[in-house]
Amino acid sequence: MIPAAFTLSPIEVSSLRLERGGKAVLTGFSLKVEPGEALVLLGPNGAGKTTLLRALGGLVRPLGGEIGLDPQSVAFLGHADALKPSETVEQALQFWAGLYGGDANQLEDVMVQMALAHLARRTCGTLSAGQKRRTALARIALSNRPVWLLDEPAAPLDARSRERLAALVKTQCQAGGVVIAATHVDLGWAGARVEDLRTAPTKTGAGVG
Ligand SMILES: Nc1ncnc2c1ncn2[C@@H]1O[C@H](COP(=O)(O)OP(=O)(O)OP(=O)(O)O)[C@@H](O)[C@H]1O
Repeated sequence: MIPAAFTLSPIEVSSLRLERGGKAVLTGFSLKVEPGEALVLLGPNGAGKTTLLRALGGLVRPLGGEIGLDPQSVAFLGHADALKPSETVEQALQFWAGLYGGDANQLEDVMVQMALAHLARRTCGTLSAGQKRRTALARIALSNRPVWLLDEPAAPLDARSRERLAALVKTQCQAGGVVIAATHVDLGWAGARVEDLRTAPTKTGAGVG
């Protein structure tokens, strides 16, 4: 299923300064992401990947610089899957589809794409880590938002599930959307651009460790 084409301007980040706990995480950091691009943020623990993603999503306030991205156009997936343990997979996704304006057909398509149909009546609290992640990713796919910000989206996923995620990302990019992911693992996203925060010329490196 290819979503309706998005109308998205390039995402432009310039001279960004981000701090956590009073310490600089990124300084003078700039980035441009074109519609249709997938961008993978690499870097060791503490490099600032999560902080950068959260700033892009409007969840962390920069201490300097500009982020040219409307938070309303963003679907954000953090480390946590944000699922209610007592809700079934179907109930959770019906809620999100309703919130984001998705219809029953889209819900069914996304459940098939993420291999969730057989889990529809299972409560989220009983799912394995990979099954929870697939459900959380289905929420993102239902968002109909042009920009996906994904923090470690594939950590608990097996090889087949990573292929399913890669297919979702490809569809999102083909529709003119953008996907930005922070990761430690090889996501296997053909054509994705890589930004290594260890080697970014303006990275402070102060927080790594
Ligand atoms: N709430 C906080 N208070 C103080 N320091 C913080 C806070 N959150 C993050 N940091 C620090 O900011 C730096 C960047 O953290 P961040 O979570 O962005 O790194 P990361 O690259 O995503 O790391 P990981 O790969 O471990 O998830 C780290 O040194 C971290 O300890």
